[in-house]
Amino acid sequence: MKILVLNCGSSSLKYQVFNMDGETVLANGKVERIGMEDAILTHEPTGKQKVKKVSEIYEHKTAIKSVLETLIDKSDGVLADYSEIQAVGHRVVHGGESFSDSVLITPEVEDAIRKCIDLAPLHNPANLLGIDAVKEVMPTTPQVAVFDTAFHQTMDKKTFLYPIPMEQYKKYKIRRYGFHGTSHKYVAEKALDVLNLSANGSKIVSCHIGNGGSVTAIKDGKSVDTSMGMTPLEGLMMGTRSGDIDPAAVLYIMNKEELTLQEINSMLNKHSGLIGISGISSDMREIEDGLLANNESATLAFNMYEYRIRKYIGAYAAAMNGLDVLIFTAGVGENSPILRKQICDNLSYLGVELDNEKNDVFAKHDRVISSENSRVKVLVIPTNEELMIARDTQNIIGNQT
Ligand SMILES: Nc1ncnc2c1ncn2[C@@H]1O[C@H](COP(=O)(O)OP(=O)(O)O)[C@@H](O)[C@H]1O
Ligand SMILES: CC(=O)OP(=O)(O)O
Ligand SMILES: [Mg+2]
Repeated sequence: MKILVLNCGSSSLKYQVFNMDGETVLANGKVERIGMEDAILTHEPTGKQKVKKVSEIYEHKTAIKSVLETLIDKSDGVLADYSEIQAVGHRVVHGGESFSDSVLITPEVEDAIRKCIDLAPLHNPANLLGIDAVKEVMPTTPQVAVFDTAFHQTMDKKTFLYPIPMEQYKKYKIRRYGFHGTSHKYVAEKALDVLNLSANGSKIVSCHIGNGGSVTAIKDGKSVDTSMGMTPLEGLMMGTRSGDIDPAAVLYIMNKEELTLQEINSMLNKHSGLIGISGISSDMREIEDGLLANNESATLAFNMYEYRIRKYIGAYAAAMNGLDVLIFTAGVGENSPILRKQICDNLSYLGVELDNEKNDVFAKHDRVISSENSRVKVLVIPTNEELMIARDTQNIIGNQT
């Protein structure tokens, strides 16, 4: 069975075509820096030359269209035509309380995803565009939604409720949901595998640090707390998102600047975080260039970003009364030795000790980067949300037929 997986992140579109007989990858690729004038499409057909195209891609719709065209391209494509694809799996970021598991996409499911747009304004619209674009070119191919929120359904009530009047939860399901669940689950399972540990009794903190970022506490293989909340805005400072902020500051700014709901939402989701503080970029690569050149605002942005990740790791060691394994993943987590070093060097009290040589290696495979003596094992695990989505898609389609 051939499955296409589309993973729309806030600044990127990632895709993979799998042959599920043996879980081999026929092609994988990504469009990065969506919304900027030099978006990059990288397409890697297995066994053929890697292709890189730079063009203006301001929104996800254009990105999805160029990916679908590339897949059937005469020279770079991996499909004779779309009929070879038997199912399409989508990452869907917010499922609200309607979905705690992956589902076959029906018009009702699409409506439910649409209802969650307010809760994930940078993501759910892109996920729906992906579903629509596929419908246009493969109208009869079944599609499956795999939710970022699902893995965090194991959080208990004391963790997922906000300390506000209970009616708000009862009336509107105002609660913490958590995101990047597919990734946190994948890297935690991989790390246990690499270390040859069983999930039972393990205390893991995984740091998914991409354009959006979240930290999760995973005890006995289950998510017990995570830094994102009702929406992907809570928690860490991110590329363009503020993360944690006193709600009174939000009210104050709205009042002083006479901002509408849409304007304040846009400020916190799109103009804050790294770009808001540095004024330079939301892309960590450019922030690091600034840091190395002693640029003051880039250095401040980097230090705030790092500090907020470190605070969550400490909090989650407290939440689990211990820490055995610390994982870094996603665009920044996998590729920024300088950030990992600053975090780990300041966690020595927890028993974290980095092997600096191992930390400096750039590689695309799972690896331990802590020293022999480190009590806490530190790993870099490249995430593979697409493989998890393909497996769920195969299961659901398999159960239908
Ligand atoms: N070599 C690198 N060094 C530092 N940061 C990097 C590097 N490569 C990619 N990144 C960061 O990864 C981010 C994208 O992460 P990713 O997980 O793909 O994001 P998302 O899925 O949220 O769109 C980019 O914004 C960039 O800051
Ligand atoms: C939920 C979320 O923030 O996703 P991403 O990091 O892919 O933008
Ligand atoms: Mg992502």
